[in-house]
Amino acid sequence: MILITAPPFPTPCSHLVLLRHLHLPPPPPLRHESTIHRSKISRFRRRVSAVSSSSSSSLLPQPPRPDKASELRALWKRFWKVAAPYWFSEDKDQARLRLAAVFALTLATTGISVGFNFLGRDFYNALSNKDQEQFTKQLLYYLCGFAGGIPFFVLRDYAKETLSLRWRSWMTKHYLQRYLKDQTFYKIQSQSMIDNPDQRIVDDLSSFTSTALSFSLTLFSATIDLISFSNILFTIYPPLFLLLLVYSLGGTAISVFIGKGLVNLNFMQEKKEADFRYNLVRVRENAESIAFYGGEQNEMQLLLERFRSAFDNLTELLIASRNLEFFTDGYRYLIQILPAALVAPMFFSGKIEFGVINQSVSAFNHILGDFSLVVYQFQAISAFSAVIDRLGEFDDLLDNNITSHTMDEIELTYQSAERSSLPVDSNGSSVQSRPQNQKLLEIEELTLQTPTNRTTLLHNLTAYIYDKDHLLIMGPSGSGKTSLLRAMAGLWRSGKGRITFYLNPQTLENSVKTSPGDVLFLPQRPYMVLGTLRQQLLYPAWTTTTMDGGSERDDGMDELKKPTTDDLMRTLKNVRLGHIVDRFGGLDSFHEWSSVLSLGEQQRLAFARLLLCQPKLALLDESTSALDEANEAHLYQQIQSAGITYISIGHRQTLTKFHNKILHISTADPKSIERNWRITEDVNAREDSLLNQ
Ligand SMILES: Nc1ncnc2c1ncn2[C@@H]1O[C@H](COP(=O)(O)OP(=O)(O)OP(=O)(O)O)[C@@H](O)[C@H]1O
Repeated sequence: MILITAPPFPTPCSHLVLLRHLHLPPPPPLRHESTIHRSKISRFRRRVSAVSSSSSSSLLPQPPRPDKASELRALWKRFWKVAAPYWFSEDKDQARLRLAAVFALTLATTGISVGFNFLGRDFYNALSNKDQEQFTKQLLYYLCGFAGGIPFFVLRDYAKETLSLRWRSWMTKHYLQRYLKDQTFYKIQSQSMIDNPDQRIVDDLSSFTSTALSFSLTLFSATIDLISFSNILFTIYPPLFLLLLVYSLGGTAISVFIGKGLVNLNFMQEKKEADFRYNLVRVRENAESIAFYGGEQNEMQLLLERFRSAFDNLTELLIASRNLEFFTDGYRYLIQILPAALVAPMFFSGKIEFGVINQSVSAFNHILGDFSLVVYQFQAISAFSAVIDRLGEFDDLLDNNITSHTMDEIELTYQSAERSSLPVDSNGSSVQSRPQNQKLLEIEELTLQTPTNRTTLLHNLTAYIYDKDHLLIMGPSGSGKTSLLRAMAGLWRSGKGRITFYLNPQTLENSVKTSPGDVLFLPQRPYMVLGTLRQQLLYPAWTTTTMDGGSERDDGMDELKKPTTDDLMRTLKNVRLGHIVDRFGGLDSFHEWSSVLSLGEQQRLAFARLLLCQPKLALLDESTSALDEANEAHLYQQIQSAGITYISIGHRQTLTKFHNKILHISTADPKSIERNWRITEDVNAREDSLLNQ
């Protein structure tokens, strides 16, 4: 006679379903899941305490340390804040329907498990009674049960995974939209507000959606399971049920106690591995500079240092996990023999049949698994709470429209061009009214400071830019020229004063600050997107086809006619880059453009973007610094004849001939509140008149 009891060690995943339906004592529920996700999930194991330690460098004010209950309440609130929006979004009907289907399938699978529990009892009864006819019948029932039942398990998992994917995809878009809105990505990065936002969007979101669904289902099925099997076990032998209750409550308390250190270790692991990966990405991005410097040894040192730090933490983590597993494995297997031992006397005295022993073992293990969720899932639960914290923190940041937390702020406004008063006096030096020209930009009493340490760079600047006013900003390195452009772009707000752009009314209607059609900034370092040559040229004004067939812009640029291939070719020729089309295999060829084009070529490409966008106002930050004078002159002539008004930053004297105003900035004296700037007007007219004398 064979009595099948619990396997002494965890059963391989592929057999789990079968074992569970065979009413054999299963290995702990979701054990396979925690094993599979362990490496993945362990990267996310952090908790509030760890978050507060990591965000100590953050500029956000730190709240007082909460007690355990309020910590749990805060965690629940964060979970709800992160999880809820999807279920009330435009996809809510599909989402809820699919969720209901997943729960229904889960219910069905629990029902099937209970059915197998009874089938098992009759099967072993027939075996012990040597009743061949009954045995054959039960065997047949079993086979039919498998054939009918297993699809429910497979479909439940499939439905759960697809729902999780759908949820993740919605959340990814939701987070990306807010991350890229209002230069939030820049503020997060430049003010070191939180660590690794990219990882939160990729890994934490994925983990959140799949774990949230898994946990809800686990809780749901554990509750149903508990109700179904408690009844069975209680009917067989009530003391067994009570013993089980005491055992599992004690086990939960002990595992929480042993495992508490794991949470912080997991949190740090995630951070250290992200730092290591980030360092590797930097090596890839700066490959040429590192190779020129011959900095391999240095890089190797830095990389190994970061890896060692992750390695050391992982070693501690493994030790802590090992200690917890000593307990959880012991907890899991110590009790396996108990139900059979307690029920067997009733069998010997003939009170119960042989199949009932097996049934009690099965019911016992089901209930043990349900009551021991915290013990079995301790690592995953702590990981999940860390994911909730990380996403909650990120979500709050994205919702709260990040500011620099200062009382003083530069006021940046966008007004309709129709409302710009025409002749306005004075820019701090002599100014002439230009009733014939449209005002594009107004800077009034601007005092500009650096965001972190609030060093004043500019005192009290007032200037007006009209259509066809070309302003050159000059000054020593570090005096604040680029910072002035940052303030105009809204990237820096520390200081006081006002900056007003007068835009196309259409842009304002579309409630975006500036669109490339109005104002285009060319940064100091040319930026090449990952894509084809065509995509480089169309950036940032137009999107070319994306994976879902293209996306719509909300800044009115779709209304602007998208350049044709001929337009692109002509523009490339205008910036003297016509030859690169053939050299790199056409407009639709894909290359690492920042590596294959020289810096000067990249700057010319940036001018090509400018010519295609035709903004009213262009802000050029040393945009021709890598070009020879002939090419520089050519590019300025091109944008001048395209009717673009521009503000440039530059050091070269040769630039003055393309501008009619110069703003000279000198390095600010921290002890003085005197102006550290002056504007010279009509420089070329004056030079011409000097030449003519
Ligand atoms: N994120 C930042 N936080 C604090 N200070 C900053 C930050 N970025 C730049 N600075 C400081 O602000 C000052 C002005 O920098 P900015 O880039 O405007 O100089 P610049 O005049 O354009 O110089 P260059 O001609 O060398 O490009 C510098 O002293 C710089 O160190």
